[in-house]
Amino acid sequence: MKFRLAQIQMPVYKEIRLSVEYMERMAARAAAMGADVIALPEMFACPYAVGNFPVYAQEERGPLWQTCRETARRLHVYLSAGTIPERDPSGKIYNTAYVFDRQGNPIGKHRKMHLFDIAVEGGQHFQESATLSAGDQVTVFDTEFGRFGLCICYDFRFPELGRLMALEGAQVILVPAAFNMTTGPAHWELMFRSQAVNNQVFAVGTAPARDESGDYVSWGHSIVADPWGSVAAQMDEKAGIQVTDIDLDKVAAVREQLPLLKHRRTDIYVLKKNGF
Ligand SMILES: NC(=O)CCC(=O)C(=O)O
Repeated sequence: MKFRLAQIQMPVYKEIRLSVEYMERMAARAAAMGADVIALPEMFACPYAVGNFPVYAQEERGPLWQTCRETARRLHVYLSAGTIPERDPSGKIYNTAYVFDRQGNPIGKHRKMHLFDIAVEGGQHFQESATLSAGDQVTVFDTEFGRFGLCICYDFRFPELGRLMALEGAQVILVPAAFNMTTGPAHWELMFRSQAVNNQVFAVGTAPARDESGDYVSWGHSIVADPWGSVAAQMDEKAGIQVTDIDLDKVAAVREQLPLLKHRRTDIYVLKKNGF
């Protein structure tokens, strides 16, 4: 089974309308290039800053959600609509990824589970938990091509989550993301390749384009790592569309030849209370 993926590495504007117009223009271009699945970055219509999340937050089924759903339906594509700051009825705000099918039906929703709270000496500081709440669900969803997993940026650093999605049957893991100029050069490619090779999946990271004038500077480098752990495609830091043809038969082939998932020793992966 094959499909064509288009990743839109896009600028994020202060005005939601400008981000939305850009996204719609690029999505139409990607669809004209034959894309079956279009992926957007984390916070594609909200400059990534803790103070912005409450200001840009919208309820599920709000205007941005509707625009994404309509874009998927109009272009007859699957749309992984990056992430949106989601205000839930209790007033909490989540960093939430939505996926729509070719008819515009919502088929996937993931609330970021691991909040990005880091302080690297001389480098990036960030505290998502200042304004966001954490989700607690592992997310997979089905398409005409097979089962996909979905998580958000920092979530993908946790091997347990990638493994759970693979065990739930994911062959592709979509990761709307926004690494930065400290951790991007150090860990971005390494993380995607290691998750791809350990779980024998296609790992797809889609990031905003770099804007040096922003508070948080995105590393860019939207990437596809294949089940062998090779980089199938990777962008630089500039805005653009990356198109990759994905052959899911490669997942089964690698898993058969190198049966890592079958060879797990789940009988011994338990820490003994007073053990060594
Ligand atoms: N938006 C994020 O979760 C950023 C994650 C990140 O940069 C990392 O190093 O992890």
